[in-house]
Amino acid sequence: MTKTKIVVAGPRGKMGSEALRMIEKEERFDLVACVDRKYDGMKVKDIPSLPAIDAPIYEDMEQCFQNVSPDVLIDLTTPEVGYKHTKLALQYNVRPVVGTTGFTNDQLAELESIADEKGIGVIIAPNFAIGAVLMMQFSKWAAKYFPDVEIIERHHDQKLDAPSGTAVKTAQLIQEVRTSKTQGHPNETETISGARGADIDGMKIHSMRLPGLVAHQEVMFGSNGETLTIKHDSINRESFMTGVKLSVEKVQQLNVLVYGLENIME
Ligand SMILES: NC(=O)C1=CN([C@@H]2O[C@H](COP(=O)(O)OP(=O)(O)OC[C@H]3O[C@@H](n4cnc5c(N)ncnc54)[C@H](OP(=O)(O)O)[C@@H]3O)[C@@H](O)[C@H]2O)C=CC1
Ligand SMILES: O=C(O)C1=N[C@H](C(=O)O)C[C@H](O)C1
Repeated sequence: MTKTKIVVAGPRGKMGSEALRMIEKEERFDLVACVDRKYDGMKVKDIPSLPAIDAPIYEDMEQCFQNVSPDVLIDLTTPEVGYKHTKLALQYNVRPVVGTTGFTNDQLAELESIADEKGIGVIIAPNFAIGAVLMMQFSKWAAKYFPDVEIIERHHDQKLDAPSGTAVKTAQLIQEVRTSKTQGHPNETETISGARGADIDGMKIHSMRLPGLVAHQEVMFGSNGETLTIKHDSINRESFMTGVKLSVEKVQQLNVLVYGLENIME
């Protein structure tokens, strides 16, 4: 069996360390190196709390790619770093699977055009949990009938980006079917700035950050005399690993950028 050679960027992170545990268990995957911002030259197994894998750690991604020639990069870092890593991977013909959120629309468009030009697959998935993808799809369906919608996302308090990538993606999917409208009273005012949340095409997004939370989202629709709430909770980070696994497999068959797990789920 030919194993897929994988590099993980962000191995000490909450998601990166979960991805290492997943790769360790998968016979068809091989962790060939990690890219971190410290511990250059050390091995994964030497870092406390990481699995006992013999893969080297690099601080320089180019050096890493030159030495280990991976098939796939899994990036789970920060928005700025993840964007640079994805571009570099494409330059080296390494297929990126990106869970990192917070890329701008311009960055996504640029990555899409590089992927097209090079004919290399990229998967950028704001949420790898199957239930979250279904929650977004059900929300898109509901928005056809209920154009008044508010998105409430709740995350742990170490999260850097707000709103979450999932909330943004949900609003974008809803926008594809919803009749554009401004919600609430036409004369409503905020007596405290931000009270009504962020705005995408008249839809409101509310971001909560609290210790104890993992990743949760409610999409609430309102109409005459009824409301509909579609809700998803990730209660641990293993919930994201089914989607990471699927993406690693599918990205090797793609020659374009795919944004969202729904596009590769059968
Ligand atoms: N798509 C999905 O399903 C999911 C996506 N995410 C996204 O994944 C990303 C990571 O989340 P999470 O694991 O919670 O965050 P963490 O902060 O726990 O992990 C990020 C890791 O990236 C490391 N890092 C920072 N800069 C670099 C660099 N230059 N090179 C290599 N590593 C670097 C950090 O190191 P240090 O600790 O030293 O700062 C840290 O270990 C976020 O964007 C988040 O939104 C999260 C969950 C699910
Ligand atoms: O940072 C997180 O934790 C998560 N980030 C992703 C997002 O921004 O939507 C996915 C999930 O919500 C967890």
